[in-house]
Amino acid sequence: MADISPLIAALKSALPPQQVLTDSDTLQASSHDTWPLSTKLKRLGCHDYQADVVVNVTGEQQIQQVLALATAHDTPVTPRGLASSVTGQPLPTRGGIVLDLSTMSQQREINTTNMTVEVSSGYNGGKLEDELQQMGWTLGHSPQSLYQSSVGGWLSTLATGQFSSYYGGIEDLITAYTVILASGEHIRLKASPRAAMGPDLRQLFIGAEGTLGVVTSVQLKIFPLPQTRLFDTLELPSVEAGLHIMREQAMAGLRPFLLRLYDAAEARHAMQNPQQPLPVMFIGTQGIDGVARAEMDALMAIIQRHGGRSLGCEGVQGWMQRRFDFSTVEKRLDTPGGYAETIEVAHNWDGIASLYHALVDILTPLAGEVLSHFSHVYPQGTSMYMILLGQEQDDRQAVEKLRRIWQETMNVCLAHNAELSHHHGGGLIRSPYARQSLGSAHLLLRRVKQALDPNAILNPGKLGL
Ligand SMILES: Cc1cc2nc3c(=O)[nH]c(=O)nc-3n(C[C@H](O)[C@H](O)[C@H](O)COP(=O)(O)OP(=O)(O)OC[C@H]3O[C@@H](n4cnc5c(N)ncnc54)[C@H](O)[C@@H]3O)c2cc1C
Repeated sequence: MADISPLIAALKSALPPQQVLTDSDTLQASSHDTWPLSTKLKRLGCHDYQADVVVNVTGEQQIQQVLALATAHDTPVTPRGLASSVTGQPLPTRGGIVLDLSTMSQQREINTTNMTVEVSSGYNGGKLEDELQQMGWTLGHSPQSLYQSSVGGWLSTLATGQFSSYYGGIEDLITAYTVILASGEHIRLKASPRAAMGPDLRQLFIGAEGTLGVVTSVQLKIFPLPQTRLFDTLELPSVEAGLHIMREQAMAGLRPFLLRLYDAAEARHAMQNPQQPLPVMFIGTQGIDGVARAEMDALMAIIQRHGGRSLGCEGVQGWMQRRFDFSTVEKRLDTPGGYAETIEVAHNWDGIASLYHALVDILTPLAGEVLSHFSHVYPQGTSMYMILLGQEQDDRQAVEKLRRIWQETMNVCLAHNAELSHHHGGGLIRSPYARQSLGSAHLLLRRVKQALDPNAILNPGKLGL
């Protein structure tokens, strides 16, 4: 890459110099997110994708200034929220500028009549949810990383939350947002409450991983806190029985806010009971008291038809308390030679059971433990989330094992015509598979990229771009 110092000098004269960081700790940190493989590489002292400069921006005008300078100096810009990505999405593959959006000034505007809240994109999701709950409202969006991810990150990664069967994914929850293009142009996308003027352009940047523009503010739906929540924990004869239950409750038009099916291996963790012999399902219904009760009764009838047996509320309520906890993975990654990975995919009802068995078969020789759950349900199918835990002799071997796990998983999904990602996105690890995954639609993505970012400065090396 060309000499970066003129760009850094230009950035320092355009912005307060303390917002333009080039110290080695900051640059090394920019080479990592929360991707387990990247965490292992950090332990090995490998910081392969370092920025040349990290810029902490506070507002839209500064973002426009940075983009103008980056274009003039033909330098990549990688937007970064709170770096909770678990696939390497915010890593600057070609160096250049990392645009840190977590330093954006924290604007918040609530409209309880229209039931929306608008915040700056760097707003911490957990902080926002806590503030709303104090006022009797909720976002309904509750990813496991709620307290470590930003609203702009949610939009940019097509995130989804633990209660998606009731509220939907982030694509269902965004009503409007503002984005700045590589050219510096300022665009507002909205539909209030719905609009039919041309294609739904709001979808364009949702899941774009910062490759098409920089999101500066997001308007989200808000919901009154539910009057009643009911829970139960069920033991099931098999994973297949659980999948039938998930499909049949969707067919019946039920909307439990919680529906999580664990295979027996993960049920032992979810129940904190090493002796748990069979798969387990956590269920929850909510809303006006009578509706929540009626839905629970209807759901239980389906479950009983498939041989489900209630274990009481303790299991699911324990999970509700621990649902943001990531320590099993973190501890394993922090052990020399230890490795852990989380991989989420999706498939239709007619393919999900065989995908599950194929993945467990191929991954079992590669990890000490292969844990699986199904936790986002749709009328046409479900997500499948695997947690792999293992131990090698040293971190270098652990990195090799993690690469192998990814490769095998993606190949099995391709062979089964499954979706390669359900919500963690492409990032660095899935970028090589983006063309196969999107098929002919990848051409459309390339055309859009060419139109919106003709110099290809935004987050290069992601989504196969
Ligand atoms: C413990 C744990 C649990 C998780 N659980 C879930 C879960 O339940 N559901 C889920 O969906 N995900 C989950 N994730 C993944 C991650 O939290 C989400 O992808 C989240 O949306 C990322 O937000 P972030 O602010 O950390 O973004 P970052 O990781 O900083 O960035 C992610 C991508 O978005 C781009 N980006 C970020 N902000 C902007 C912006 N303002 N404009 C343009 N591009 C931007 C970046 O360039 C990058 O490509 C989990 C992660 C962890 C570590």
